[in-house]
Amino acid sequence: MSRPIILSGPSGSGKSTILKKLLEEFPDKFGFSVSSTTRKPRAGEVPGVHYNFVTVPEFQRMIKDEEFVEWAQFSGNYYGTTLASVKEVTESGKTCILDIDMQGVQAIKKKANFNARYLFVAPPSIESLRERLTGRGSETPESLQKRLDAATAEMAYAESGAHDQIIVNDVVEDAYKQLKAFIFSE
Ligand SMILES: Nc1ncnc2c1ncn2[C@@H]1O[C@H](COP(=O)(O)OP(=O)(O)OP(=O)(O)O)[C@@H](O)[C@H]1O
Repeated sequence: MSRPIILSGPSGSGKSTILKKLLEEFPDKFGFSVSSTTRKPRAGEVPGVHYNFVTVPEFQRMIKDEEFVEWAQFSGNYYGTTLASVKEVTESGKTCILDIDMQGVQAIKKKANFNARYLFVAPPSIESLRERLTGRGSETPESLQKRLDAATAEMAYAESGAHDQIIVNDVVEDAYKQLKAFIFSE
């Protein structure tokens, strides 16, 4: 079984954008671990594809029953990865890719038996991150500021050397090439 790949990086750094390209180019090789969340679906998001959308009581029950590899609270919502969602991908013979935030990375690193590879996607700058998040049209002024504050902490964590590789997503095609180089280097 190939090692799961943990993709992290500030919200808006472009993780979904490059991951989408990878899954489109290699649909048989990689699978996305579908996260569970209590946040409301955004327009166009499909339950079970982009996220498993669950209620707060249901999420809390799953925590209690130890169904999560990692979970975190962010911007007032719960986000988590179930062991079942990782197993579903690996048992189908694919390399599992997880898209999780800093708290999730830190939680998974504490699990001795979860042998993963860590990749961080950084924006060229906090200013460009602000522009992308604004351009995506998904944020209120408050949630934008929360995400930018979280981004600063995530960048500092990445600079401490917590990941196997950092990709700066300036030009998407270049970032995607770097992603492939990392992923196929093993
Ligand atoms: N290299 C790039 N240059 C310009 N815009 C980009 C680039 N990469 C991504 N974007 C745009 O930036 C926005 C944020 O990207 P995306 O949604 O992929 O981020 P994310 O890291 O997956 O965020 P989240 O963690 O919130 O899901 C999107 O509107 C996307 O089209």
